[in-house]
Amino acid sequence: MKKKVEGKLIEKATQARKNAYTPYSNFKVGAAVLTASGNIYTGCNIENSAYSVCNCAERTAIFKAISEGEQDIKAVAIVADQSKPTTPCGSCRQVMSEFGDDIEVIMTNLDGDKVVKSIDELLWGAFKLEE
Ligand SMILES: O=c1ccn([C@H]2C[C@H](O)[C@@H](CO)O2)c(=O)[nH]1
Ligand SMILES: [Zn+2]
Repeated sequence: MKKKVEGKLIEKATQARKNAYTPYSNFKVGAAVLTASGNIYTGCNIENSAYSVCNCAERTAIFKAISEGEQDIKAVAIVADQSKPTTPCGSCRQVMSEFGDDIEVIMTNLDGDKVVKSIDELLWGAFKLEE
């Protein structure tokens, strides 16, 4: 990943974080997805008084890309305000693994700390139906 593109993704995720709807946890997350065509889709977490239907920032961004017809994801950036870079939950890892073979997951915090891992490292051996 080129540093310039990575920086842009982190910047977009940081912007999207401001739209997070989090009256229950008060924990805001932003995400940005880079697709094979070079487009960027952003997302924030969206909570609900029925907690189980809360949606993570990562899945908001991925579902926006899919619904616009882009199914080949190259990278996902995540931003939140934690002492260490924020990592995606298990559900988001599973959803990521559906839409890219070699997705780069860029985990960051507002202090600029950063860890980059492939989705295969984060969800080794993700279940796939044999073709
Ligand atoms: O990677 C993460 C981790 C958590 N959350 C959201 C879900 C919930 O709204 C809040 C607290 O878990 O943060 C995300 O959006 N992404
Ligand atoms: Zn998640």
